[in-house]
Amino acid sequence: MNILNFGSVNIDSYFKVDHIARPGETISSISLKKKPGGKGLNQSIALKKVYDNLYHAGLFGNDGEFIKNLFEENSINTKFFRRSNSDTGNALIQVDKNGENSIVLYKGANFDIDEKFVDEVLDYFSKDDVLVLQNEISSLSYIVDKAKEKRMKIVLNPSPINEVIFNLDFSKLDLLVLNETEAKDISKFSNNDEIIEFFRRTYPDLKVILTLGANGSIYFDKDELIKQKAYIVNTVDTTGAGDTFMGFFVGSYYKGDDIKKAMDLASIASALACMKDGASTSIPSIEEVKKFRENLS
Ligand SMILES: Nc1ncnc2c1ncn2[C@@H]1O[C@H](COP(=O)(O)OP(=O)(O)OP(=O)(O)O)[C@@H](O)[C@H]1O
Repeated sequence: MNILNFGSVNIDSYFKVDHIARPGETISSISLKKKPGGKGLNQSIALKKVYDNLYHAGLFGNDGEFIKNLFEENSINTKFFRRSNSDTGNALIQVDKNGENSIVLYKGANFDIDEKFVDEVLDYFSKDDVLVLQNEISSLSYIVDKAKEKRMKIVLNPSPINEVIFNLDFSKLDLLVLNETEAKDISKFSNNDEIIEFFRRTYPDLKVILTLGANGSIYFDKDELIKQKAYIVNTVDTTGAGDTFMGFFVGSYYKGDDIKKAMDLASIASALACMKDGASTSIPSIEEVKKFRENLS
């Protein structure tokens, strides 16, 4: 069985500044760090820590060759990771001395994904392969429809929330992984019990994971409800916690681990990701996760 992550990649440029530039103002940056990013990329890096047969499909531009190299260094299959004519998706991030940030996002090559490319990619995969998606690429609903026709299992992290998500048919999904804000936006309820009730009533065949930051996470479907605590650690930067959780849970669950084990693994991995700066660079190895677990018992 293969996992295909059809997702975004970005070049994240972090400008460390005294204060965030005001309209008309030119300021100097204290430092500049360029890091590979994008939810698609982060989740592929996390997935690969637990699942072997992983393909990342998507598009990058002339400036993104190093991202392809990163996937290859991580033994992620890049058969469907191609160069397009646009620049790679870019995020220009100013971080001030208080840790506040402001971000300008250029979607770039992530939004060159068209139906022809989707057809070519999905033709390669078959029934029972797992498709992982976030909402940072074009043609999302076409991908969902086509994958469902092929009877692939579809997992969605509906981030960021926008009209594409509101118009998507969730009954075509096998698993939805979302945070509290996303769950509130989709269900229009603010209380977790009402949110759970909403999903159970509206999509009876859907499995859902609701992540609650430092309050842990909840798995539910129409019959079952499992609560998972978050592991308390010295938090440095929570960026990428959600992507790490998603990658570890999905990899572990579709490999055959039971839901409790997959949630525990994902919870440890995402806690460890909070202990380091950055997103893709803070994702722990499976050995680090196992060592943390052993030290608990
Ligand atoms: N401060 C924390 N300490 C320990 N674990 C955490 C912390 N924050 C998040 N986690 C773990 O990561 C999981 C996902 O976090 P969260 O619900 O904040 O997702 P998110 O909003 O998608 O994250 P992100 O910050 O990456 O956007 C949580 O369910 C929890 O297991």
